[in-house]
Amino acid sequence: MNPSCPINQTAIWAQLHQHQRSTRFLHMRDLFRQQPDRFAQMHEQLNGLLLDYSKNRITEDTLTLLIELANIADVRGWTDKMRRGDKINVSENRAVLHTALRLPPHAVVYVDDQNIVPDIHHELERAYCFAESVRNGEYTGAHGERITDIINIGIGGSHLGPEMVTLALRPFQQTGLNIHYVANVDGANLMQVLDTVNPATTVFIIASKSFTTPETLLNAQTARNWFLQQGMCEVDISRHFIAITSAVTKAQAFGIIPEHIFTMFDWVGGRYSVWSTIGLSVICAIGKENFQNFLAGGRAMDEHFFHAPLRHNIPVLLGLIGLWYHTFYTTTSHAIIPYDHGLRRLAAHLQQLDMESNGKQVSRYGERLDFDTGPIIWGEEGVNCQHAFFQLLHQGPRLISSDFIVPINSFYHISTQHKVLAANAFAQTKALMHGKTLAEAYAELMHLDNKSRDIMAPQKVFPGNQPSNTLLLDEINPFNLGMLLAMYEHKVFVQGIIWGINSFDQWGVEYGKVLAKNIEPELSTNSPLHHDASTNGLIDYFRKHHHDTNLT
Ligand SMILES: O=P(O)(O)OC[C@H]1O[C@](O)(CO)[C@@H](O)[C@@H]1O
Repeated sequence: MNPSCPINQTAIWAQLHQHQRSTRFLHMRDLFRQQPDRFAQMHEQLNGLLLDYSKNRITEDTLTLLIELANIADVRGWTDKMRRGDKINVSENRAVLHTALRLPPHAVVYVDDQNIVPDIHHELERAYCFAESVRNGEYTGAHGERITDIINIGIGGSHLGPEMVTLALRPFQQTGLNIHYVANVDGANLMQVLDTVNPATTVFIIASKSFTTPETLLNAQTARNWFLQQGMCEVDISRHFIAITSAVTKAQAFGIIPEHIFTMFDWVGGRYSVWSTIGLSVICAIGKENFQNFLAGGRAMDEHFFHAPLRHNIPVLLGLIGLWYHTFYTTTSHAIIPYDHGLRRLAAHLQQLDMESNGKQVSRYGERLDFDTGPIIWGEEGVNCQHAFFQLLHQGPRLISSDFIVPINSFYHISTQHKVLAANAFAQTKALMHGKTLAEAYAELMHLDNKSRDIMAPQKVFPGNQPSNTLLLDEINPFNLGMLLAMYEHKVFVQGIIWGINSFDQWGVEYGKVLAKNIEPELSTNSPLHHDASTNGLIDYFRKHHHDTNLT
């Protein structure tokens, strides 16, 4: 698309609106009845991953129109631009090359006339060496003791991806090495972790691409002070503090020695950075070979995304089906429901990935978008969430789409429990799709008198027609997790391209940071306040009721 022809002024856009109006009363129950091979027609498989997208309010015509939309928006062309290193993050004049992080060493990608692949592998090898020496006990603390704890201090992309992957791959984690994550500037987060560790056997990883994020720097400084208060010396800091950043001089100014600074690159966005040295805490947890399998899984999904026809392309299908609801049905949210305890932070990671990328209403050309874009991403692990918010999915008034993620096998050999878990996932998607009609509800209440049935039956009706995708994974292992995460990255990319958004900047977050920086000194003074009445009132109340206490 060029700026003179926004996507919502194309003929295909109007056709999709028309199609939505003419199909919106179709019930999936009937679609399945009319099309017995619907699952066969509407699922895709890649290595150990299966996507069933048949439980959606779509027909083959819907898919044809959506794929035409993807072609008109030039999803293929933009994908090529991304992977070859064009500066598609226009507002920051940056290339977007998380896919390069997953390339083999002999690959070639140029940014500003320089092949970046050797640098990627150089830094990864440094990270592997460091992690290996911690894991095998060669790298000790300043007093010669084996490292038992790694504390990753970082926020946003420097936290969510690594934490989620570490939790998901817990069965692959080295025993005796505990990995902790501290993100919040709420001191409780750091102090509760520090309470559990011994400074002489702890390594702090300060993970910050910019090395300017106040929350991270403040936590790092507090950790440093605590470290010294515990009887460790200034000279010990070099052994216990590591940095991952693209601002090397800032990390050095903090006191981190060059050998302990791992570089990350300007062309990787925070929310796409778990594949880079930002994943150092993950590498420490699961080791080089497993991390390489994770990268290989991401790479396998990249290859599929780059080459599979759009009609059979998993991230493209997910992107288009999501867009069908968010833009043409104007739904506002999408739930992520992994039936896997290890994936309990997946929704949080995808929240940042999706909402920081596509939570925008202005196009990459600066035009106000006249249609609904990025959804609210939320979710919780199954089956716990069945006992929390599923009531609203089943009988609430809103159309809410969701992704169910179900591993076929558990690392833990308790098949009986795993079958209960899987049965719940399949039952929920069936119930959400099929629902229960008034006639079915009446039939179930034959034991009641007529008056009671009239009261009860409507309450037992499930409208159904609630869409879901189901993703089955053979098991949650590094390779499959890599595929899953890369799949979501490309899904978000496809949607952003069609909506005409720059998915790679985050000016909204930057604005909040600036305001916080201005307000923070006002909390410690009695200077006159010049905000709105509410903000003034809140600051004033805080000033009067806050007790100033600091670690000495
Ligand atoms: O790694 P940094 O530079 O500390 O940034 C942390 C996070 O802050 C953001 O800029 C905004 O939340 C994210 O995109 C980023 O992942």
